[in-house]
Order: sequence, then C-alpha cells, then structure tokens
Amino acid sequence: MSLSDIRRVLISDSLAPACAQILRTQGGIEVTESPGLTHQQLLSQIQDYDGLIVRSATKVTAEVLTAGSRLKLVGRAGTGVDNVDVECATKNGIIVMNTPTGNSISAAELTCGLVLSLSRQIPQAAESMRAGKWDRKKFMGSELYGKTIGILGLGRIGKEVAIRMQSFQMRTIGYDPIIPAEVTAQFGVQQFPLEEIWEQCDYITVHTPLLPSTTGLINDAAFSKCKQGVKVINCARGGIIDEAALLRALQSGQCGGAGLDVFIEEPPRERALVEHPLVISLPHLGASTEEAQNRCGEEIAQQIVDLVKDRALVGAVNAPALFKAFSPETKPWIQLGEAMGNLLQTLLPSINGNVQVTTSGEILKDAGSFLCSAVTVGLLRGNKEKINLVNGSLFAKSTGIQVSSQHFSGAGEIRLEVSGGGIQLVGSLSDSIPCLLKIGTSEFRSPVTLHGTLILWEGSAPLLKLTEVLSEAGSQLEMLHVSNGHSVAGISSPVSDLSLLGPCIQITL
Ligand SMILES: NC(=O)c1ccc[n+]([C@@H]2O[C@H](COP(=O)([O-])OP(=O)(O)OC[C@H]3O[C@@H](n4cnc5c(N)ncnc54)[C@H](O)[C@@H]3O)[C@@H](O)[C@H]2O)c1
Ligand SMILES: O=C(O)[C@H](O)COP(=O)(O)O
Repeated sequence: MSLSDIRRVLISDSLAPACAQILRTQGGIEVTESPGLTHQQLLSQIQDYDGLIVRSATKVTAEVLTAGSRLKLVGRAGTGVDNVDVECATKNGIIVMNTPTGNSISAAELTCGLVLSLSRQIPQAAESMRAGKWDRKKFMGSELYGKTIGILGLGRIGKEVAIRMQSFQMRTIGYDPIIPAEVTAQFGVQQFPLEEIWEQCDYITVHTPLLPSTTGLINDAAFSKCKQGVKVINCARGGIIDEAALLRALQSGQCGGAGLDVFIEEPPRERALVEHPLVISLPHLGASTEEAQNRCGEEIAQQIVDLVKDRALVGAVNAPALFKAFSPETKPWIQLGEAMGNLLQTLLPSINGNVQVTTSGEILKDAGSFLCSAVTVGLLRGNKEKINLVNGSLFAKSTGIQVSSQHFSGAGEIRLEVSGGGIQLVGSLSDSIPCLLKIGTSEFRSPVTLHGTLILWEGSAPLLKLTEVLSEAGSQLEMLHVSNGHSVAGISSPVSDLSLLGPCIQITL
C-alpha cells in the first residue's frame, strides 16, 4: 500500500473552494465536499476515502480512523491537531498533516482586537447603544500606552501579537520554555520565569498548545499573584486558562476582564463566563478570515498534491521516517533498509528477538532511527496489513522485535548491515541504487541490485537448469551474481515452481 496513492478525498468541514479545486486540477483527485457531516455519517462514509480534510469541528476519533480502512492521510487545514487522535492515526499508519502558519496572522490580529476591546469595553458599549442607551460614565476605559502585556507562548502567534502591541507602546514581556531569550529579545520581548511574570502584567495572553503542562496555566494560584484587575485573553485553546478559576477571579474583582475565543467545550454549554459582563466571548473565530482560510485551504491541498506526485512530504506531524523517504539524499537508503529487512524476513523461518542495524560512513551518522523504521517495514511486510514508515517502529515493539542501531564513523565504506537470527546482510548504494554486498560470509563479486524479482540459493549457479526452468515458466534471466557461498539471479517475472532448482527462495522487492 503506497501512502502516495490518494485518489478520493473527503472534506468534512467548511473550507475555501480553492482547496478542492487544487486537489482536482493539480492532483487528479476525486473530492467530495460535505461540510457539517454528523459523526455517524462520517463513520459510515469514511471507508470510501484515502484522505480526509478537516478544520477543528470534525472530531477524527479512533473510531473514525479505524472505520477508514483505506485512509492514508488526515489533513488539518489549520494549526491545532487536538481534534485528531494522532496516536491512533500513527498506529494505523495514517499520516496527519497540518498547515501551522496559514492562520497565525489572523489569530494574532484577533488577539490584538480583544486587547483593545477589553481596554475600552468596545463590544459592551456598542451593545448598550443598540439598546438605546447613551452611557458615557459606565464605559470609562484605560490606555494601553505604557502598560505591560505578558505573552505566554512565544511561537508563531505570540511573536506576531508582541510586534503589533508594541505599536501601542505597550511593554511586551513573556515566557516560553523552548524559544531562547535572545531570540525573543530580537522581536522586543523580554523573558522572565513564569513566577516573575504574574505581578508585572496588566494584560496576559496565552499562545501555547493545550498540553498537560499548559492545562490550567492560568489558575487560582496564578490569579492570586497577578495585579488586581488584570485582563486575560485566550485565543489559543480552551482550558489553558482554568475556566472555573477565571470565573472566581472575575467575581472577586481580581480579574478585570477576559477575551475568550476558545472554550473547553465548544460551543460552551456552561454559560456563566459567556454571560459575564466583563467577558468578551467569540465563537472560535481566530482563523475565520478569508485570507487565513484561503491560505490554509491552498496549503493543505498543495501538500497533498506534492505527496501524490511523490515530490515532497510537507507538514506531517507524525511521520519523521517517511519524511526522509522524500529527500533525494536519504530516499535510496530508506529503499535499501526496506529491501534488506524484506530479505532478512525471507531468509529466516520466523522473526523475533533482536535485529541490529549498523551504519558506517559519515553521511549515515544520524541515519539510525529512520533506517531502523525502514528495516522494520521490510521485516514485517506481508505479516502486517498496514505497515509503513509511519507506524514501522510502533509495530516492531508490539510484535516483539527489537530493532536497534549503532554507528561506526571513520573514513571506511558507507554501508548498512542488518543482522538477526544468526544472519548478517551487508548492503550499500551503487550510483544511488540499493545493492546487496554480502550474506554472512558470502561476498558477491559485484553488487547485487535489490530490485524486482530475485531468486537466491546456496552454492554455485546451476545455469542450464535455471534457464530451462525460467523459460518453461515464461520468465527470463536478467542478471546473475555469484559469491563464495550464495548465488542470486534477477528474473523478469515470478516463477510458481522452483522445486526443480533445489532449495532456493524467491523474493519480490
Ligand atoms: N483561535 C484560533 O482560531 C487559533 C488559530 C490558530 C492557532 N490557534 C492556537 O494557538 C496556539 C498557538 O499557536 P502557534 O501557531 O503560535 O503555535 P507555536 O507552536 O508556533 O507556538 C506555541 C509556543 O508555545 C510554547 N509553549 C509550550 N509550552 C509552554 C508553556 N508551558 N508555557 C509557555 N509557552 C509554552 C512553545 O514552546 C511554542 O513556542 C495553539 O494552541 C493553536 O492551536 C488558535
Ligand atoms: O488551530 C487552529 O488552526 C485554529 O483553532 C483554527 O481552527 P478552525 O480552522 O476550526 O477555525
């Protein structure tokens, strides 16, 4: 099963029309657009599709992924993949890809809009005008000029928020455990430990993913350390600000207002926050601009077309080994690893225990992990229906095979060794073509191209017998390699009866 073989795609959320158009015209893909499918409808239809494209509304659960028996890809036209069970997708060998930059500016602009709205209660004032009032006293605001905004999460969106709020001459400080302080200093954000952030801020905005470590990042304890009247904004994910703690802080006056685009439950059935007069709430609109939707729709479609055309793998969040299979430098090594794993599987009566992958040569210094995945895919091909470079290493663990790698540097040959069950195979590339050099102590006089259908036997070549059997079976000898122990023949098509040749095996790579 090739992961690039994507013929039918279902779009189950509302996306820009450009997405389907690019898939159809550039990828030759059949596209069904069904925004607003119910979970039950999705479950009953997904089996007909190779790809599914969603925004945040469709919940791509384990049930959906399992029902999608031919599903190879879930595309998220947007940033967060928390509506996709990525772990289950990986187990099922399904690529999950997103378009993380397409809506960053829109989300940042909305965040800034909420900061401004909170400073002057703009939506509340507009609402009171609509109600026929002229209430100038009630809506006394405060300037942003000279105030401090704390930005938690200084990735794509956090950075854009900082740059924009600096134009109001706000002081921008923040915290991010990954982005170095020197990097954020370049866009004007001074970092502090979280403990020192709270007391400095007039506004705090969160721009992290929802992780166990960010759930309840702003909680009762944090609010208690903040300035009285601090205003908070969440345009990231519901739950990063503890909703119950926020309500308590609003009721006590510790929090002076909140701008919320996202909620733990969407739409929120619990209405206390939404109805609070100091809360400005929105129905998850961060990415809802024409520009962001066009970008995300076009990007996800282009990424899928690139995959279908075998050009590149862009935006995949769960397939590091597969990513290597698209790079011209590493692609042939991946092919070699798979072919050697497949050969080892054919030579061994059963595979369990340890398989050792040994690389040598400077260019393979960091290749251990993706070559282990490639060897595993070859080892398990035929035994596992959906084995591929997305789930190779996961499957090995569950099958009781331990594939580990070691590397020898130095100026010697660049080669790959795969050993298991007492058999050692040595391979390398010849003009970028995967080749076998040795089986145990049998060293081939010239490299054996690992491609097409091969037959392999111990001993020298019974050439006459071989050509006779092949011609009777309608096949032809294409190459013959001999060594001090084994012989390998490349043939034009598989042969059903090899018994006339004595003990030998046939392998199709
Ligand atoms: N409201 C919307 O419609 C909308 C639109 C786009 C993105 N988002 C959400 O916005 C969030 C940010 O998106 P992004 O593209 O900027 O992501 P990003 O990956 O570029 O940045 C996230 C940053 O958070 C940091 N981080 C992780 N744990 C942290 C912690 N404990 N404390 C502080 N920082 C931490 C990371 O190091 C990273 O730099 C995501 O949750 C995304 O899903 C929402
Ligand atoms: O993570 C995202 O990209 C945002 O939350 C946007 O979600 P949406 O595409 O459903 O608007």
